[in-house]
Amino acid sequence: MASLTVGVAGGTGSGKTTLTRKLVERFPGKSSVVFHDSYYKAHDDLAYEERCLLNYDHPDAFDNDLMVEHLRRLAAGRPVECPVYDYSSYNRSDRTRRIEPAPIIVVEGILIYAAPEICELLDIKVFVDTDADVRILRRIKRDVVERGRTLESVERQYLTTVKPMHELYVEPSKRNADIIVPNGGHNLVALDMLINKVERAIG
Ligand SMILES: Nc1ncnc2c1ncn2[C@@H]1O[C@H](COP(=O)(O)OP(=O)(O)O)[C@@H](O)[C@H]1O
Ligand SMILES: O=c1ccn([C@@H]2O[C@H](COP(=O)(O)O)[C@@H](O)[C@H]2O)c(=O)[nH]1
Repeated sequence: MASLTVGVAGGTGSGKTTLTRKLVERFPGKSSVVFHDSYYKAHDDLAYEERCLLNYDHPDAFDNDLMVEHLRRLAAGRPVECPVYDYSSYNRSDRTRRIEPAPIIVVEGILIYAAPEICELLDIKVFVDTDADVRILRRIKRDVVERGRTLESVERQYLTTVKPMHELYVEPSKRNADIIVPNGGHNLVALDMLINKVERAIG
């Protein structure tokens, strides 16, 4: 099965997951999503307190070799067992999630365009561009409510790693994108254009 691979990148809290969800909703049964976050390296060797302090916003935090292998396998029409990441313990869990091959594979993550080996597997590269103040407000809410974090830990992590790595790696990787979408999640004009493009591509 030939598949179309769509990248959705952007800073933390930019609206990548929202855009991805709205895109795949339009292609029921024809799409699968691969999250770069699922490929954070495992750190079973470290204590929880040490894992909390790691830099999760540097390109080296990810096991790109495994992700590339999985993307190639999906493109060849074979399913993969993708790792399941657990944000509350800052570690890869021992569970996996089966991802089926599909005509449309959406690949989502903050740093996918900072990795040339991932970029070359993407047919369409979308970057969701949202102001930093809006993104941090969303992240505080999300990390406290959904990822079991304290306000203090979100603030420390944002200032020590998230913000500097965004400026160093995420923002410059935007130049590798084909389409830049302001306010991704709720930008219906951009979403419609993307859906039309995908529809035409998969025929
Ligand atoms: N355009 C938007 N306007 C308002 N809220 C949004 C918008 N896009 C996303 N959100 C909200 O912001 C939060 C983070 O969005 P999400 O799509 O999970 O971002 P990301 O995957 O880039 O971290 C979610 O609660 C989502 O509902
Ligand atoms: O253990 C972890 C692993 C990652 N993070 C943060 O997640 C975001 C990326 O996810 P988004 O959904 O795009 O926000 C990244 O900025 C990491 O800092 C984490 O906090 N803990």
